[in-house]
Amino acid sequence: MENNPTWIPVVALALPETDGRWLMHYRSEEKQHGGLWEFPGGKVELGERPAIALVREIAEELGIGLNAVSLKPAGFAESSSECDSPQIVIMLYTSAPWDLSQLSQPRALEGGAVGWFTPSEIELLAKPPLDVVLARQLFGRPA
Ligand SMILES: Nc1nc2c([nH]c(=O)n2[C@@H]2O[C@H](COP(=O)(O)OP(=O)(O)OP(=O)(O)O)[C@@H](O)[C@H]2O)c(=O)[nH]1
Repeated sequence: MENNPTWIPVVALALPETDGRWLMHYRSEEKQHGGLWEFPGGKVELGERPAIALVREIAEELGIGLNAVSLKPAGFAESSSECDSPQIVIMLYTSAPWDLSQLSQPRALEGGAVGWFTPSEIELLAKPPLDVVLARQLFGRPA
């Protein structure tokens, strides 16, 4: 991104598996929002299309290959525009269900951990504020 951005575009992935669980990424303790579970992803680079950025981030973070064409918009959240730091704008995408029997599986290559959870379990995970909003958009509020 440019040197002094007023906002930062971030892309994130809601990846289901065939039995209805979804992948979440545990941020390692030393990072901002460390110790919390997020939809994996990261910042979009200057000039990069969002879906291409997500394919890149997921390859770096989880070591798996996604097809940009198969990504579908699934949610949107933004931080407050009233503070001094750049506004974070997260675009959430979903893709076709992941096959857990295939050889190459998601791993936390940049630290932390990954896990597969039902929507009810995700509701209970400690998450950064925007991931709370995204989870509610994706799943609704469990009864
Ligand atoms: N997922 C998520 N990210 C948030 C929230 N609020 C917020 O400021 N962010 C920031 O959005 C950015 C997401 O980009 P990232 O996942 O590539 O960040 P990172 O720390 O892993 O890598 P970095 O070294 O490039 O900063 C992080 O700086 C993260 O702290 C939030 O509620 N959810």
